[in-house]
Amino acid sequence: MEVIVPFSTDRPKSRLADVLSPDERRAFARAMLTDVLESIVAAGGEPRVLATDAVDVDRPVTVDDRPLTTAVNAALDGHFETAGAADGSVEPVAVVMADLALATPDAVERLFAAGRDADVAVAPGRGGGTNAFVSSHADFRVDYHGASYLDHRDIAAEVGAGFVAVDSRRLGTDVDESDDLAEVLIHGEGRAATWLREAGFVLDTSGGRVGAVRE
Ligand SMILES: Nc1nc2c(ncn2[C@@H]2O[C@H](COP(=O)(O)OP(=O)(O)OP(=O)(O)O)[C@@H](O)[C@H]2O)c(=O)[nH]1
Ligand SMILES: C[C@H](OP(=O)(O)O)C(=O)O
Repeated sequence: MEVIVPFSTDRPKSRLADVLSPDERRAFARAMLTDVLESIVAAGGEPRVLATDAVDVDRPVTVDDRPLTTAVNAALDGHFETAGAADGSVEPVAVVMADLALATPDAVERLFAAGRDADVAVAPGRGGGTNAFVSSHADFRVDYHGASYLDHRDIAAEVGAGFVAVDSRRLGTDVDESDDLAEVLIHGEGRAATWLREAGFVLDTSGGRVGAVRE
């Protein structure tokens, strides 16, 4: 399955500015991207990075500096122009965000499997975002930001696409804010978790909710 992985190269992870410098945010975002690409490949997907600028990865990259929604919809246009098979079936396509540091091959496989059962299968993020989806409906397009999970459910209904939510803690955890770093330290199995530890982050269990602090 083709899997589009949007990646912002210019000012990634600005909401982590309170704990990471710009260079560190770039390095951490890159580590998460590598983890996500590896999980997709291990799950049998064929990832293609959709980046705002050139990025050095060993997978195909499309550079599109337009806003996220515009760039992803252009990629969906391109996919569905060529996705039809002779028997009338349509090849599905997935979009998986590059900041899903807890993604594992199993979690991505479950997303792919849900996409075989419904026209559109969405893994929501906490707070109502859209962390990953699979679509085999040629008319489904995205509208990111805000509670985009709800918007995407409505868009699927408008175009007559069957919809299913994918209930996944691993795909539901996008790393946006400093509190999210604790999740990576606890559950992360890849480069992003290693990067955080090497940068001096440890769990902070002194308060009410476990957090991440830099030693
Ligand atoms: N191609 C592309 N990817 C984007 C763009 N903005 C964000 N992304 C990617 O989309 C995913 C979700 O991004 P967000 O968490 O909304 O934004 P972010 O830039 O990573 O972080 P913030 O600056 O803190 O909002 C991540 O994989 C980003 O790298 C964009 O304009 N174009
Ligand atoms: C891309 C966007 O991410 P968020 O801004 O919620 O992190 C969304 O999921 O709609």
